Amino acid sequence: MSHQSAKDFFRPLAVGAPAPLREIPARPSRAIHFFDPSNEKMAAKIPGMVGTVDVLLGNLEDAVKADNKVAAREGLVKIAQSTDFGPTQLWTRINALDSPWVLDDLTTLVPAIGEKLDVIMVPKVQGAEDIHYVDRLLAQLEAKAGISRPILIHAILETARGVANVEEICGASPRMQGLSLGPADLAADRKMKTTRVGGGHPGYLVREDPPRDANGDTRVDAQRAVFQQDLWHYTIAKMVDACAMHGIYPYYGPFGDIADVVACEDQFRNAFLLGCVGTWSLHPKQIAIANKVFSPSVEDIAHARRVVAAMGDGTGAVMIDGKMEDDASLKQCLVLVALAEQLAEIDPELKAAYDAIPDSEVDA
Ligand SMILES: CC(=O)SCCNC(=O)CCNC(=O)[C@H](O)C(C)(C)COP(=O)(O)OP(=O)(O)OC[C@H]1O[C@@H](n2cnc3c(N)ncnc32)[C@H](O)[C@@H]1OP(=O)(O)O
Ligand SMILES: CC(=O)C(=O)O
Ligand SMILES: [Mg+2]
Repeated sequence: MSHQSAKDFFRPLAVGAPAPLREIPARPSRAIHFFDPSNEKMAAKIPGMVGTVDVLLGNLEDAVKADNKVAAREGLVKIAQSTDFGPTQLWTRINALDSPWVLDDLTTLVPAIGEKLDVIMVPKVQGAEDIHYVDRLLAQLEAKAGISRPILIHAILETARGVANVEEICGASPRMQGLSLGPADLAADRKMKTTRVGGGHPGYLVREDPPRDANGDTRVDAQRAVFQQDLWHYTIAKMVDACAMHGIYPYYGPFGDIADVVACEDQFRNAFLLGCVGTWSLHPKQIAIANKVFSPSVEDIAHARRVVAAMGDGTGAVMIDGKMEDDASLKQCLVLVALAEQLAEIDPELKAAYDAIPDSEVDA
C-alpha cells in the first residue's frame, strides 16, 4: 500500500519529488478537448485553439490507431514543447495500465513535458491499486526530471469494478484531480445492451399509464406519452458524491453523436445540474456547447445574487418571488456565484454578461 496512515498521505512518494497539493485547485475546465497528436491536420489546429477552450488533451489511448501510438506520443511532446498554453490547461490521456505503451508514455512525457502537463488521465481504472502505481511512478519520474509541481491524476470511470470502488479511487492519492464517466467502455464492461458513446436511448423509457374506457377496462393500445430516461444517471450521481466527498472534480465524458448538438447539450446540462464541472469535447463544435452549459446563466446569477443580498448574515428565512430562501438555498446560490466569479476571471464575454446584471435585479 502506498498510503498506510493519515500522516503519510501528503508525503512525497520519492525523495526529491514535489510536495503533494493539500487542495486541488478549482481551475475552469468546462470542456476537455480531445485531439489525436498523430493526426497532423488535427494537431496543426491545436496552437490556434489555445485560449478558446479550458483544457486541451492530447489523447494517446483509444481512438489512436495501434500503428500511430509512438507518433501520437512524439507528436504530443512536439506540440507541448513548441506551444505557449497561456491560461489553457494541457492534459493527456495515457494508454491503459495493462497495455504495451503506457510505460513509455509516462517515461517519455514526464521528463520531456512534465513541467507543462497539468493532469494525466488514466483510463480503465479498477481500484486504488491502479492510482497507487501511477502515483509512485510519477513521483519517481518527477524527482528524476526535477519537476517543480506535482502532475495531477484524473481517472476514467469505465469499468464495473471501478464504479464499485469509486470512493477508494477518489481518495487514493493527493494527486487525484477528478473523474470522468466513460460510458462506452463502461457499457461494454457491464454488458449493457447499447452501442452508443454516451447519451440516452429510446428503449430506456417510462410510459404513461393506460387510459380506461367507459367500462373501466384499460386500453393498453392507446397512444400514451413516453419519457426517455437517462441511462447514466446512477453512475454520474455516484461519481459526483464520491468526488465531492474527496474534494475533487466530476466530469461527464464523451458524447459520440457529434451531429446531434441538441441532445449533446441536454446530456451536458443534466451532468451540470447534477454537479459535474465540465465534460469532454471530441469535435470543435462541442466546445461552444460545453462552455455554454457549464457556465451559470445570467438569470441564475441574477437570482443567486438577489438571494445573497436578501439573506444578509445568512441566518433566518426570507421570501423572494413567493419562494422561501434560507441558509441551505443561500449555500446553493453561493456555489453558482463562486463559479461565475471563477469563470469571469478567464472569460471576458461572461464577465461582461455577469457585470451587466442590474443592481435592481440583485437588490429587489
Ligand atoms: C470513447 C472514447 O474514448 S472518446 C475519446 C476518444 N475519441 C476521440 O478523441 C475522438 C476525437 N475526434 C476525432 O477524432 C474527430 O473529431 C472525428 C473522427 C470524430 C471526426 O473527424 P472528422 O471526420 O475530420 O470531422 P469533421 O470533418 O467534421 O472535421 C471538421 C474539421 O475539424 C477538425 N477536427 C475534427 N476533430 C477535431 C478535434 N478533436 N480537434 C481539432 N480539430 C478537429 C478536422 O480536422 C476538420 O478540419 P478541416 O475543416 O480543416 O478539414
Ligand atoms: C470515455 C471513454 O473512454 C469511454 O467511454 O470508454
Ligand atoms: Mg474508454
